[in-house]
This record gives sequence, C-alpha cells and structure tokens, in this order.
Amino acid sequence: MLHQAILRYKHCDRVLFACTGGVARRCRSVLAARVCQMASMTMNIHGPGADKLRAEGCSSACSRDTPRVEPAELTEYMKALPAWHLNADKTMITRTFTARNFMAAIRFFNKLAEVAEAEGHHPDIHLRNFREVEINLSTHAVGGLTLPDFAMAAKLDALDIEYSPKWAKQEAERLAATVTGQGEDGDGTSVKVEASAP
Ligand SMILES: C[C@H](O)[C@H](O)[C@H]1CNC2=NC(N)=NC(=O)C2=N1
Repeated sequence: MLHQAILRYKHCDRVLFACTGGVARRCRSVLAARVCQMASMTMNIHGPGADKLRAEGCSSACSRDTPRVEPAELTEYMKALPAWHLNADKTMITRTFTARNFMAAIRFFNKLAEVAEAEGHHPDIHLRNFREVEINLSTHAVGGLTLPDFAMAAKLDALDIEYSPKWAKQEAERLAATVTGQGEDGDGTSVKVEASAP
C-alpha cells in the first residue's frame, strides 16, 4: 500500500511538476506530506534494560525451585517491557495486539513457537476475531513470575510483527504518552511500523 502510494506520488509529482503556479506547488506539498505520513512511525516497545533481559534465558528447566521475581525486580522488568501488562495478583504478564490479518497472526505464532521451543519456556497464546493476539507469560512450575517469563517477553518483543496499521498508530500514540524517556542504560531502540492506509 505504501509502495503504491509512493508510485502514485511520483506519477502525480511528474504531472504536477509540468504545471506551474501556486496551486501545483500546494498540491505537491500535500502529496508529499501524505506519503511521509504513511511512511512509518515509531512504536517504542523496548524500555530501559530490554537488551539485558533479552540476553537472559531459561538456564535450566523451570521447576518449583525456580525463584520468583522480587517486587523491586518486577518494577524494573516491567519498565523494560512497556507493551506488557501485569495482572492484578502479579502472577502473569500479558501482551495484546491486533495483527494485519489472520495469516500475519499465524506467522507471528510460528515465530513465537520457534523462540519458545528453543528456550524451553512457553507462553499461553490466544487468537480471537481472526487477528486479535493475546500472549500470557507465567511460570507454571511455580504458579507465578520468574526471570524466564521476562526474558521470553523481551525476546518476543524483538520479533518482526505485521500489525494492523490502525492499531499500530493507536499503540504508538499510547506508548509515546506513557514512556517517560529512556534511562541511561535504555537501549532506546524502537520498532519501525509501516503504517499504510487502513
Ligand atoms: C521440563 C520443561 O523445561 C518444563 O516443563 C518447562 C516447559 N515450559 C514451561 N513454560 C512455562 N511458561 N512454565 C513452565 O513452568 C515451563 N516448564
């Protein structure tokens, strides 16, 4: 869609370029703004310390002896994962998003499955209304949250996701409003989202 918009812009630009006068110039600037607006936006889902979390993993199989995260760690880890939400009793973290379409959601699930199987730590995954994705992470062996849950969340946040452009625009605005800037160790990385006309 974006590619078509750029082609349209180039075609119109050539036509408009041949015209002279203020009207042509105004039309060209409107067209350029439209293409820029459709180009991309930044959705900052990697909070401070996300890289460090992503490098963690399930050093060994999760068991009932796997330590639960402490309250201070919980606060730190959630700052690294602004796209995730902590449930009321602090035993699970959840991320939801709307995929571009059904196959985009399935492609994401397949990428998630590779990561989860490689790490030996498995989220609960749900797909509703053909493209609404929900991922839940908790360590079943302890019935609560351990470091592998946060490591897995950070790894999943690094996967390339084909979002619904409309949803991505809303989420980018939400995150921009909630993220209070990166700490000194913030990796500050962000996700470029191609947003084309819905
Ligand atoms: C033996 C194997 O590592 C364990 O059964 C793993 C598998 N994946 C897991 N995934 C999650 N989310 N919690 C667990 O307790 C868990 N245990």
